[in-house]
Amino acid sequence: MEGIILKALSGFYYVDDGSGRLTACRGRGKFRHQKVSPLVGDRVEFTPLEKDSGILDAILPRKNEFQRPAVANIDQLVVVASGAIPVTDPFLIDRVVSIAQGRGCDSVIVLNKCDLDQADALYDTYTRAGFLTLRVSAETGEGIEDLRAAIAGKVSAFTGNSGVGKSSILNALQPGFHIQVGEVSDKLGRGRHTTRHVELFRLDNGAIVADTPGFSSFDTEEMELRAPESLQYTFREFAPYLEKCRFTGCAHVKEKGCAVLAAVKAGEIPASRHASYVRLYQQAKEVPQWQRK
Ligand SMILES: Nc1nc2c(ncn2[C@@H]2O[C@H](COP(=O)(O)OP(=O)(O)OP(=O)(O)O)[C@@H](O)[C@H]2O)c(=O)[nH]1
Ligand SMILES: [Zn+2]
Repeated sequence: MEGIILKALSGFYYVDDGSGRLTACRGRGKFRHQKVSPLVGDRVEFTPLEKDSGILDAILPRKNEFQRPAVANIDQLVVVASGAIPVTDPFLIDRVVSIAQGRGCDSVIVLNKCDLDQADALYDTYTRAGFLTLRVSAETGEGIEDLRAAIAGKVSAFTGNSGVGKSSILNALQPGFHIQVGEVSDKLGRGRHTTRHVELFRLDNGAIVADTPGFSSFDTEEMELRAPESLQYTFREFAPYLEKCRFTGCAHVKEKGCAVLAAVKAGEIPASRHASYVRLYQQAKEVPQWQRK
């Protein structure tokens, strides 16, 4: 049978085959020998045994994988931000979106607390950059239907700065969600956002969501070890301009004849997005060659 690993706990992998029942599987010895560890999010083949137990037979090829949090096959990152307190720094959004893009994972921008503040600047930036950008309020329910539609049938990882309303949104999407999440942390005997632990939850509309930690721990160290030249491809709205710079190998930072800079000047690329790119580029440049991936 085929299914998806929703959680891993004490040597068992809990596999969802779409029937609404979880099968607690042990991995085959060959995984250990081949040094592959099944990840939450893995699509797997398994053999059911008695009483909701089973054995993992194979891990199907991964679309992508993250180390922190340890999760595979994420279709899209749902970046929760806010124009009300705590106001989200666009650099933090751009950094995590760039990481996701580098792994072949789309991003949706969700501006929460729109009952308090419409977050006009963030809305303008991310719609212009071509992201699906939704204004929502976990408090009033505004926009929650649109978000539900945006995650239907996909595996989405939620992230955002602390206090922005991630838990509140998940609860608005599915009342009772926090109870599930709370139970998990009780069992593990540690706080929700302090570990690499991640679990997927299937909502009633078939959406699968990961309640992942905040921005700070989203594979950011690894990100800083990437080659600076690869960064340009992780800013989606740069794409139409990349081949049009005067010099090949243009860094798009302050070069003469740079088509990206011209597009920023013309208002075609949002200025704050380009500023984030330059900051990430300079960080990446500081890493010595031998340390890079
Ligand atoms: N006015 C208003 N308040 C909200 C909204 N969403 C969340 N809040 C409040 O913001 C605070 C933080 O919400 P949480 O859902 O705990 O935020 P979180 O992102 O899960 O926070 P961490 O667990 O620290 O990562 C709570 O007091 C919520 O009641 C909203 O749409 N409007
Ligand atoms: Zn350029």
